Amino acid sequence: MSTFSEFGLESDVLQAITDLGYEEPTPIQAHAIPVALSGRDMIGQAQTGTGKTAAFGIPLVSKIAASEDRIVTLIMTPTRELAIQVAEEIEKLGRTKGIRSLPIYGGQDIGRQIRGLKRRPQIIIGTPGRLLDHINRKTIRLDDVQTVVLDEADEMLDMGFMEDITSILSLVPEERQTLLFSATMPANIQKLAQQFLKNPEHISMIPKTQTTNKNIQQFYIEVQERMKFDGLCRLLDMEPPELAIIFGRTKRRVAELSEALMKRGYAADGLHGDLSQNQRDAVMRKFRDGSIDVLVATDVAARGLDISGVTHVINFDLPQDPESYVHRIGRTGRAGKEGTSWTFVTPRETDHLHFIEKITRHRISKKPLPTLSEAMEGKQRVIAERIIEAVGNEEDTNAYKWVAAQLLEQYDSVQLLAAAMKLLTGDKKDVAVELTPEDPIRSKKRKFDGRSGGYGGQGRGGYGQRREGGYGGQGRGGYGQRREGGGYNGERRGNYGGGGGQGGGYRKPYREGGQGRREDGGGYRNDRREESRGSRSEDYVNI
Ligand SMILES: Nc1ncnc2c1ncn2[C@@H]1O[C@H](COP(=O)(O)OP(=O)(O)OP(=O)(O)O)[C@@H](O)[C@H]1O
Ligand SMILES: [Mg+2]
Repeated sequence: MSTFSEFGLESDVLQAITDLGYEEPTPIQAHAIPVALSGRDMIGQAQTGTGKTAAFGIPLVSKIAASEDRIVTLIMTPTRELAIQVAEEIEKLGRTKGIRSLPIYGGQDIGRQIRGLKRRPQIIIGTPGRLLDHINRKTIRLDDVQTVVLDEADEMLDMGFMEDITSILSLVPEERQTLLFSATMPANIQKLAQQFLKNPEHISMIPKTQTTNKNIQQFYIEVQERMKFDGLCRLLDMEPPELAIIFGRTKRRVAELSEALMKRGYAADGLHGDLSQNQRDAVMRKFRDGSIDVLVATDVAARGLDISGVTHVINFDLPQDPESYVHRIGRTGRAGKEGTSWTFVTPRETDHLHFIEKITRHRISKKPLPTLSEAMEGKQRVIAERIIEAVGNEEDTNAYKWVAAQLLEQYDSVQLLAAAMKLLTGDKKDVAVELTPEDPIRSKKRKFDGRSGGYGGQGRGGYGQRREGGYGGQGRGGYGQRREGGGYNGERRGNYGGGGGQGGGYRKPYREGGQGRREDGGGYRNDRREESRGSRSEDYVNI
């Protein structure tokens, strides 16, 4: 499928796609759209930043009649920011056709959402906790829902939403279509799919050789915990990002790190679950409009967020899970653009890094910590570029010329320019900052079982096409289709692979039972189940 018109979409929807600037479908869109239009249940798996949102968004808006005045589609996402973003894309796809959609998420004034519901949206995009609040208040009824989408379902389970999702789905008629999308497919997703999807078509665009997006150059730096902050500043100076997302392990870490970066003169701010929703919205707005260029975040920003211009992702702290690594670095290198990721690894964490490499099937190149002089050169280069750019703008500089001429009569020209550059760099490297050290990630011994689908599986065809009992292992080259079974590991056997049969792969001990909250050293120590019901949200985990 090389054009959107071949899907037989209505002209309104085609117009919306053109307005979005999409010229041709991405591989996951090419394969998922016809299946979703056919009404079948589906698991859609494709690398980060390859257009999964429109892969479900286009069929959703196509299937709804503009005259419909009931909630017929429900999309669930793990975080508020993602609910907002998905709602924006759905709104753009449905606008020309007159489809009404509404985001429903925690932290926003519920009265405002109730007013929004009075406009009778056909599509609701929400986080599970707030959705349940509305259901309990009877401001949302799910009796007429025909299609449910679970975006980043594994993350919702990791955050402890299994019970909420189960309650919500039990209120949706059995006769429905359920679509599940993610870039990674850990074991608990397979379990969830078994429970809630009926005979799903599994469309996987994950190549056998690499689960991370190929547009991302991946590096790591071995660094002592106490050197991380200076290392980070050197990195930002050496290779100034257009926009960068820096991931820290815990809310406290993110708060301290963003504060420290601001003190040192970087245009940074932090995003984590302890901020009010207004603060979170403000930070996201500043990052999207470029008034800050460094976003420091917990894993609350790891999933799904699509911000164009993110050139760098930096893992200030190594993530606990390989999935988290894949999703975090996937905030760059999106929609065909290039990106770079840097990961800091303390000496005691190198085993865990190699584990991540093994699972993601990609070697992460080691680089030395940038030296002070490399950092200085980078900084000077940027300042020089800014000055040269300003030189090109004669009109802007005219007002300064008279003083410049005076100064040049009194001082050496090189000395003058060097002093001006020094001032422009806003160098604050002597400002003291304090960061509480984090414990190293402990590499976990994973348990493996052959039943759960995890990372194992039978995939052979790389990008090729494979159907159960059908074209096994034939496809090579090009983006093909891979269905049924198999996580994203191709034929892995031995250490991490499943011992034959469907699936296999590792199962994380701390996720046993499929609904465990994160509760180990990875910084997810809060016990959200202890908290009162009513305003459940991602705030209950430490992100
Ligand atoms: N057909 C297309 N042509 C060009 N750009 C597209 C197309 N489809 C989607 N995009 C753009 O690609 C970017 C990534 O899309 P999206 O956020 O849906 O990715 P994703 O696969 O859901 O990623 P993640 O796994 O991180 O959630 C967005 O900016 C989107 O506008
Ligand atoms: Mg997505």
